[in-house]
Amino acid sequence: MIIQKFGGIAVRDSAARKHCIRHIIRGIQEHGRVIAVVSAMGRAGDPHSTDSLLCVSSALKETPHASDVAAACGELLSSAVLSAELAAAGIRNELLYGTRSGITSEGPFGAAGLRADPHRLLASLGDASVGVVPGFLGMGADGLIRTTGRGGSDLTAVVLAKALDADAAEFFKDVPGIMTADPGQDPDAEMIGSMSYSELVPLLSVRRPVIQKKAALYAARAQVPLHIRSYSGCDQGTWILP
Ligand SMILES: Nc1ncnc2c1ncn2[C@@H]1O[C@H](COP(=O)(O)OP(=O)(O)O)[C@@H](O)[C@H]1O
Ligand SMILES: N[C@@H](CC(=O)OP(=O)(O)O)C(=O)O
Repeated sequence: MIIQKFGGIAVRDSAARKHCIRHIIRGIQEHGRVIAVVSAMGRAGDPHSTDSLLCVSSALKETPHASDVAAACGELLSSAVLSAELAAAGIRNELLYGTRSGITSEGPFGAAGLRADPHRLLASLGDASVGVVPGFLGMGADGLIRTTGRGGSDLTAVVLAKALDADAAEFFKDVPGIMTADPGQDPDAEMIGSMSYSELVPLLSVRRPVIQKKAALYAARAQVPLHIRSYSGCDQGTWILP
C-alpha cells in the first residue's frame, strides 16, 4: 500500500486531476493499493480553495467551529470530485470520510491533532484498490469536525502512512522535488535527490514550506519514508528515508 497526497495545485482542475489519476494507476500497479489524500482545489481566488471558503463571510473569523466546518467543505468537495473522476475512468474506489476514514481529530479548532484507526479505514475500503480521503480534518469523539492547521493534508498523509504501515507517503507538488531553496524565490535553487529528516526540517521555516513542518516532524518521529515529487512531470523527486 502507498499513501499519495495531492495538494491544492495538483487537484485544481480536471486537467491537473488527470495527472493525479495516472499516478494513482501507477501506485496500484507498484504497491497494490493506494490511499489518495486530497486538499481543497486550488489556491486563493479559486472558488473552492480553503482561502476562498474562509472568505465567504467575515463572521467566520469569530467562530472557530463554523470556520472549521466551512474549511472542511473544500477537502470534502475535492475528495468527492476525485472519487467520481476515478470511477468515470473505470477505477473502483471508496470515498473515505467521517467515521469511514477512521481519522479522529482532537484539540483546538484549526489546530487539532490527528489519529487514525487503520482497522476502521480498511473495513470501509473493503476490496477496493483505492481509497480517497479528504485531508486536513477529522471528527472528534463529540462528533465535531476539526481541522489540523494550514497545510494539514500533509499531516493526514503521514499519519495514515504510519497507521497503515504503508510503503511510503508520496507528495505531489507543483515543484519537481525538494530544492536547496524555494525555486519561486531563488532561481538558482538546485534539486536534492535524497536527504535525511534532520536536513529537511531547517528548510521548512519559510512562509510556504514544501511540506508542512508538523507533518515532517511526525514523519521523523514515526520513521515514515517520504517521497516529494512533481504532480505533472516524471522527475525522480526527493526521497527522505529513515
Ligand atoms: N526548498 C524548497 N523546495 C521546493 N519547493 C519549495 C521549497 N521551499 C518552499 N517551496 C515551495 O513549496 C511549494 C509546495 O508546493 P505545493 O504544490 O504548493 O504544495 P501543496 O499544494 O501540497 O501544499 C512550492 O510551490 C514552492 O514554492
Ligand atoms: N487546504 C488546506 C490543507 C492543505 O494541506 O492544503 P495544500 O495541500 O493545498 O497546501 C490548506 O490550504 O491549508
